[in-house]
Amino acid sequence: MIDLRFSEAELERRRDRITEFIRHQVDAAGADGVVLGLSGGIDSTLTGFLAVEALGADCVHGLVLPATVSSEGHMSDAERVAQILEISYDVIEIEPLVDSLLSAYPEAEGDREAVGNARARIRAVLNYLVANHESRLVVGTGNRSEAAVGYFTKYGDGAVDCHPIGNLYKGQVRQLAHHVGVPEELAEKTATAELWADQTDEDELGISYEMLDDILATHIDGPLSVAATCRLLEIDEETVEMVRRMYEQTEHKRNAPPAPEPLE
Ligand SMILES: NC(=O)c1ccc[n+]([C@@H]2O[C@H](COP(=O)([O-])OP(=O)(O)OC[C@H]3O[C@@H](n4cnc5c(N)ncnc54)[C@H](O)[C@@H]3O)[C@@H](O)[C@H]2O)c1
Ligand SMILES: Nc1ncnc2c1ncn2[C@@H]1O[C@H](COP(=O)(O)O)[C@@H](O)[C@H]1O
Ligand SMILES: O=P(O)(O)OP(=O)(O)O
Repeated sequence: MIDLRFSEAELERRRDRITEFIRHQVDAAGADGVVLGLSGGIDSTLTGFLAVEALGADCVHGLVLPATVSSEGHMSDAERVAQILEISYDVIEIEPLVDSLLSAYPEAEGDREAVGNARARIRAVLNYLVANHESRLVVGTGNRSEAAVGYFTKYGDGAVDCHPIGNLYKGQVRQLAHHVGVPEELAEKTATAELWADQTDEDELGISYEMLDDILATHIDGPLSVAATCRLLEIDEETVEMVRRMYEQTEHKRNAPPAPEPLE
C-alpha cells in the first residue's frame, strides 16, 4: 500500500480550492445557491460541509430521499447532517415514484440493477425540480475513485452541474472530512450506494477502496505500467487489469454522448 494522505497544509489548500470552486460555479451561473442530495454517506456529507463553508447555510438546500431499501440509520444520519449544517431540507419518499415507473413498465419489476438505477435517476429528477424552482445548481458528490471505475448511475447520481470533490480519491475524502470537522462516525462509515438492500461498494466492486485508490493513483492516473504497479503494491496482475477494464469500459459515462462527425 502507498500513503496517499495529504499533509495538513495540503488539506487546507484543497479545502480552499474546493470552496472557491463552488463559489465560482454558482456565481458564474448567476444562481442563488445549490441543491444537494444527502444520503448520510461520507461523500454527500463532506460536500455539504464544503458547500456551506463556500456559500453559507442559506444558499444550500438538502434533499433526503428515502426509498424502501434505505436504512433508517442512513436516513437519520442524512437529516442529522442537515441539522448540524443548519440548512433547509426536505424529506421526500421516492418509492411511490418507483412504483409509478414500474406500473408504466412492469417488465422491469424484480430487475435489481435496472430498478436500483431508476432510484438514482428519480433522485436526479427531484434534485433538478428543486434546482429549477429555486434557481440553484445541483452539486454532485462523486469522487475520483467512483468516477474512474464508473461506479455511479449514468444520468442518476452522475446528473449534476459540478463535482466539487471529483478529484479526491475515496481515502482522501475521508481525510478531508475529518479535517473539516465531519463527526468521526460519519467520516468512517462503510460506503454504500443503497440502491438495493445490503449493498456495499467494496463488495460490488470486488476490491477495497484502499487498493483501488492505490491502483488509480499509480497506474490509471499515474505513470506506472501494470508490471511496475504490481511490484510497487505487491499485488497480482489480474487485480490491476480488472481496474483497467472497469476504467476503459466506463469511459462513456465520463464523456458527453458522441454524435457522428459532421459531413464535409
Ligand atoms: N456512488 C455510488 O455508490 C453509486 C451510486 C449509484 C450507482 N452505483 C453503481 O453504479 C453502477 C450502475 O450500473 P450500470 O453501470 O450497469 O448502469 P448505468 O445505467 O449507469 O450504465 C449502463 C448504461 O450505459 C449505457 N452504456 C453501456 N455501455 C456503453 C458504451 N460502451 N457506450 C455508450 N453507452 C453505454 C447503456 O445505456 C447502459 O444501459 C451499479 O453498480 C451501481 O450499484 C454506485
Ligand atoms: N437516500 C438519498 N437521499 C438523497 N440523496 C441520495 C440518497 N441516496 C443517494 N443520494 C445521492 O446520490 C449520491 C450517490 O449516492 P451513493 O449513496 O454513493 O450511491 C449521494 O452522495 C447523494 O448525493
Ligand atoms: O455518496 P454518499 O454520500 O452516499 O457516500 P458513500 O458512497 O460513501 O455511501
